[in-house]
Amino acid sequence: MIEAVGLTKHYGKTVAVDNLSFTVRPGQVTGFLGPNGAGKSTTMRMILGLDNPTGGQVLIDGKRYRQLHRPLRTVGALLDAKWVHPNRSARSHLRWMARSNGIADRRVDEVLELVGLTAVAKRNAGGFSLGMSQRLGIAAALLGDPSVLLFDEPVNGLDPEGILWIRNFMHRLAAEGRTVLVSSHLLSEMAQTAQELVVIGRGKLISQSSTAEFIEQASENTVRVRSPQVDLLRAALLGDGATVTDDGVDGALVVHGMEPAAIGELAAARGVTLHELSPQRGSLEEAFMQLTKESVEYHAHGDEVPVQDLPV
Ligand SMILES: Nc1ncnc2c1ncn2[C@@H]1O[C@H](COP(=O)(O)OP(=O)(O)OP(=O)(O)O)[C@@H](O)[C@H]1O
Repeated sequence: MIEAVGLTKHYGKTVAVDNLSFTVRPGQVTGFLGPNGAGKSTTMRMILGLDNPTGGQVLIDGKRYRQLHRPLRTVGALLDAKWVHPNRSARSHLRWMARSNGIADRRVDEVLELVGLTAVAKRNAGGFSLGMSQRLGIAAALLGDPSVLLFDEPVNGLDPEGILWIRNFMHRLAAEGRTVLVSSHLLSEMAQTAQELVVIGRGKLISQSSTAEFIEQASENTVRVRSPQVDLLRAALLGDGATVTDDGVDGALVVHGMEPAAIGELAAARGVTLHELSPQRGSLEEAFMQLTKESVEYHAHGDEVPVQDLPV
């Protein structure tokens, strides 16, 4: 379990993390979601004791990282997969890590097997593909068989097969009862990976909820309707209190604030023919844009981050 309470980090005048409180529970994958520059990496570094908070604290199983007796046995992390000695083999890289942490060599072979790198264990890690480097980084994180795992943007740059492998592996780690926190700015990816979401923008907590709740609360469900008597239909909908906008594609209307059944009944009562009546379920992308709007607007006007760098 990870508990952040009032966690704050200033770099000079930059407030990277701002009074952030959240809880990451065992047994499920928790996504740590936010636009670029939202403060995800800074938060992860503070969880791991690599950066000192300006205020507040973050505890792992009730203790600060530095109070942990054998940190690698409690928490494992993948921050930067390319952090290996290029001329070391995968096995010797892991043995070096294991030995400096009082972990037996036999565990190295176990973790290589777990991540599917046994066949290439003797090859130089410097020549590994990104996908293989990520697996090696995960093997290193698992060396101490920790109950808490942190992954910072683990699927960045991976091909679909690599993404699927990481996603399934995370589910497996969570199913074993571990606490798994994975950061991403990829919303669609998190929708498929995480059961719980901690969403941040500008270093502040925007929401913590289940992924399903997040989508439900944040995105507005609308209904797309097409009719050969579009003006009649529009007038009827407006008269009944709905908000109506034009889809702009094929003369369809987008109706906000009215259920599909009510629209169908209203159309029937007014003798309006419908050619389409389709509910539009909000996507995670929309939900995310909706909830991080404030931080996106800030960046757009404040010129801190070019708009094209923001997630779409
Ligand atoms: N060492 C540092 N010195 C100064 N500013 C920093 C430092 N590290 C991070 N920042 C700033 O803190 C803010 C949060 O950065 P952070 O890297 O934590 O965000 P992030 O959500 O991980 O973004 P990304 O997905 O782009 O990595 C940014 O404005 C960043 O420029």
